[in-house]
Amino acid sequence: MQIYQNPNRSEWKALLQRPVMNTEALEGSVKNILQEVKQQGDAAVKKFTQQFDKATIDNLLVAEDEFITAQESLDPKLKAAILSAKVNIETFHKAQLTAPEIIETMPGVQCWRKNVAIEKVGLYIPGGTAPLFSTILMLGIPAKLAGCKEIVLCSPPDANAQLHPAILFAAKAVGITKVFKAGGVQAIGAMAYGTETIPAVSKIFGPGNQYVTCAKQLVQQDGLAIDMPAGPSEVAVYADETAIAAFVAADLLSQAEHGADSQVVLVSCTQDVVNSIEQEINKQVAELPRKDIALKALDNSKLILVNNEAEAIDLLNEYAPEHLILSCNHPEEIADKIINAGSVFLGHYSPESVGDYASGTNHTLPTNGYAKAYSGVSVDSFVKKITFQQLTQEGLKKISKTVIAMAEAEGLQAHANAVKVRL
Ligand SMILES: NC(=O)c1ccc[n+]([C@@H]2O[C@H](COP(=O)([O-])OP(=O)(O)OC[C@H]3O[C@@H](n4cnc5c(N)ncnc54)[C@H](O)[C@@H]3O)[C@@H](O)[C@H]2O)c1
Ligand SMILES: N[C@H](CO)Cc1c[nH]c[nH+]1
Ligand SMILES: [Zn+2]
Repeated sequence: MQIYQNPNRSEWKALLQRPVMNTEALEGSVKNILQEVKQQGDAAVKKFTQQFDKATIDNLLVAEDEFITAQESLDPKLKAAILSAKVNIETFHKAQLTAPEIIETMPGVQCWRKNVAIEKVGLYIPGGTAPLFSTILMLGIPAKLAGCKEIVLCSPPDANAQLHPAILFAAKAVGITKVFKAGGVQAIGAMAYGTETIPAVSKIFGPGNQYVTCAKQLVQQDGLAIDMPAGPSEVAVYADETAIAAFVAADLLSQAEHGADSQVVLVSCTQDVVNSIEQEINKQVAELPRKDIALKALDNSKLILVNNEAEAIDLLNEYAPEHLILSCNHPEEIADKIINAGSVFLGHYSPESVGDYASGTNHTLPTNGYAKAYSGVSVDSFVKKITFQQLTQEGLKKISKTVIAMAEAEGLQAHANAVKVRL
């Protein structure tokens, strides 16, 4: 990891770039796959599954007996952990459900807004280098709470054409029954355009690698809705002299182990803090089973020394990290000044990995600086908010002058007439 000493503000933008692939090359290859899936349906999905996942798939849809085998084979301790995480995630997301409130803007003019579930949604569950069954809880629970009717799930199979039993167990636990063995761009294309087996949906959700994220952004241009660009994981940590080096190093490595193109960033005002965390990273990374991946991610990562806390906050807001950990003695004060981040973890005892699995918040979050404008997944992501209004005859009389004046000034006489004719 490279150390940057008090970089100039003018250098921040370049310094905070993510290690992204060449856009033209990436889009070119993703477009070709999407096009083939659009034209050839299941055959193309199976062909690319063979090419990228080395799996020969007869039936893309997971059969009922596969769910039963998964349920029977999964370690009871893991089943209990999944169910316990599910309770917290449900509790947190349930609180997001709001009842419609009728607002009388003037006497006789009532307006209200109602959440209506998106009928058909598609969930992408990453599985290239690790089967992220936790993502099923993060997407399936809010989808169910919102009331989505058709929930389709796609995840890449292993070379034996199987999905990890925990994926099937978690899918059943949240009530998703249509699970398909398809990953990557071909899965996004299938859910966007529909194939003989995989139904087309109205909105696609879920994180993934750069191919998956690019595919979501491209199908969006074709009219599909997507949750957000949720690409390679990242974390930024702000550490002061109260930070515990071993804790911070473990947090940074927890996101570095996701993928070679992940990025982690440490920001501090103190050289000694940076030095001791760097030493800890070197010690801990050597012990990780995914050491090779983490080391590659560390090559893209930065240790940044800044002049003072205010500058640290500005830099973190410019970075707009997916996750931000405040390892300092007054995290609440700093958290108040954070305007760009996907999810924030306060203090020395809030590791990011609890949010990944079980605290209750959602782990599907914007990456690559998109936290400047996007939120993570929530129940809101799965609904449309439809507005309604009802006026009495008196109410229409009261509002008529305003509407007629405005309509006529815009030169739209028929708009004015629609009010006048009722008076
Ligand atoms: N932002 C978030 O909320 C969030 C949450 C969880 C995970 N993630 C990220 O999700 C990603 C998961 O990545 P992954 O690779 O393990 O799984 P993945 O499921 O996203 O991608 C695997 C698929 O990528 C496709 N692929 C691989 N190489 C390709 C190529 N050369 N051309 C076209 N397609 C290709 C294959 O079809 C494969 O099935 C990680 O980057 C992780 O950090 C992000
Ligand atoms: N950290 C990921 C989001 O960037 C989510 C995840 C799933 N499993 C472990 N971690
Ligand atoms: Zn994670």
